[in-house]
Amino acid sequence: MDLKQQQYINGKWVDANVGNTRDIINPFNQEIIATVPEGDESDAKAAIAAAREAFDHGEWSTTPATERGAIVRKIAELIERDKEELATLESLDTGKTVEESRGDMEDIAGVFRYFAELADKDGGELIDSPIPNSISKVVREPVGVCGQITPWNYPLLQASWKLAPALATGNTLIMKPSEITPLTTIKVFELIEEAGVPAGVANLVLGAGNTVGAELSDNTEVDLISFTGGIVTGKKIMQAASVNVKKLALELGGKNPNVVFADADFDVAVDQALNGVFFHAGQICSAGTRLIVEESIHDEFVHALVERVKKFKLGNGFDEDTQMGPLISAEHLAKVEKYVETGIQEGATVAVGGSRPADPELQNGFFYLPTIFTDCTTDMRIVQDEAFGPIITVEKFRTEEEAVKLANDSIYGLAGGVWTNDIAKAERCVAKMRMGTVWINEFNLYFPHAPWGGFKQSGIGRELGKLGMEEYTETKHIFQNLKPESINWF
Ligand SMILES: NC(=O)c1ccc[n+]([C@@H]2O[C@H](COP(=O)([O-])OP(=O)(O)OC[C@H]3O[C@@H](n4cnc5c(N)ncnc54)[C@H](O)[C@@H]3O)[C@@H](O)[C@H]2O)c1
Ligand SMILES: C[N+](C)(C)CC=O
Repeated sequence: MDLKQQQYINGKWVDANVGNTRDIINPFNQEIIATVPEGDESDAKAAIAAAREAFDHGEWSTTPATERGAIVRKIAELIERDKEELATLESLDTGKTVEESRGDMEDIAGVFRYFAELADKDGGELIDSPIPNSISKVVREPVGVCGQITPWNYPLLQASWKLAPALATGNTLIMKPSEITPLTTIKVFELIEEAGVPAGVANLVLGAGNTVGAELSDNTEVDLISFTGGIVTGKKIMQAASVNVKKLALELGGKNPNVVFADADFDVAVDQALNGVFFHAGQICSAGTRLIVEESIHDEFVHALVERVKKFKLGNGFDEDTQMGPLISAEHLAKVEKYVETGIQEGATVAVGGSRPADPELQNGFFYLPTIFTDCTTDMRIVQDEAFGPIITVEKFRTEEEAVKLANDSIYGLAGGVWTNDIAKAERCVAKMRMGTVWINEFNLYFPHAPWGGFKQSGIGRELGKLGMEEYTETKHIFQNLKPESINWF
């Protein structure tokens, strides 16, 4: 494999301080695809020191924004140049189809381009000062040293949402990818170096959450922590970050409702209900796993879903006809299985799936059949908990009010969708849905221009869009008195 397979700290490719390594496994067949350093707190501390030095005494934060933008744009170009290699690495590492990975790489290049274009567009703001003979202006400055922690499901996509705005705004950073899917992030650090980002500005530390991640979260030399991952980890990071009142951005899980009214375009709604969940075997934060269907079409809708699901082709992400790959790991497969068991115990009915596949060719991979539960009610754990697997729970509703009530009955508030041809009804529903993203006659669409993030326990702050850029800035008010005079109070 033509990949450094090292950490990148202070402009140098290095092994782990204490020499530990970790094998990276292909979830399709459990083959070892790479062996990378397993850093620990000492590696994280070295990277934090490098980032601190680069921010406090380096030139990156004061480099003209146009120049920083040009370097970020160069990274986008290099990603496009190496798109096929990156897509291959992502599919080997995650098991997702290479077609999905190619799409991810296009999105990722688009993210770097978007933030490159934004880099020099904020010239500050002049305030109409109420004080005579004064100038009042507001400027945005980089926050400082940023710790960035990412999950395994969209390894490079989630990293790009953090790396691009942090670099464009003049911060320095330490990235810690998920320990089980680091390969594309390592590759992008090769491209970051090639693009000319100065030493110490962008650092990569590989290793576990409870060592490297924890150090980034509670080290007082880190000014901001941006985390994407599970709710339990997010709460730990939030606590740790309080040590020096770090700025905090949390992109956490979701249990996302997808509401289908009887007047929706039936075939499109069926098709998109499947897409909304089963891409990447349901390992998507915004997967529409809570399907909420109007009672009058419920049986017909479920029947149509089940017939389509039976024909899904599971397999190697590199085979052209594969539609769904494996889950990420043996541990995750066990978690999904347990979740299905719980659903059965709670009284839900398995309409299709509900087990590992019998296909002998899939036995070395972490596969689980696409599964649909009916007879679901909101009090069930399978309706409330994020399974992060290929599972849909179906609930019924009779009225618009009931649909909205069900949709909002969750601790999460990441995303949700409504399918109807009555646009006034759709607008009424989405106005009441408590989620960071709501789709009307669409599901799971995102692009760099629009902010992404959660209401309720799905997170704090936003990525992407102008807000995603602002997360990496501090706002400063500069007031200048043009005619200073003594006050003579004392
Ligand atoms: N909201 C979003 O945009 C979004 C996007 C992708 C994934 N997710 C969520 O991510 C979750 C799946 O990812 P995961 O299983 O990798 O999540 P996870 O929380 O287990 O791990 C995420 C990252 O946190 C690190 N980590 C673990 N313990 C830590 C600690 N104590 N301190 C600091 N870092 C620690 C891990 O090493 C990993 O890099 C799902 O809940 C999914 O919904 C959310
Ligand atoms: C944010 N998204 C949809 C790209 C990946 C969520 O897991």
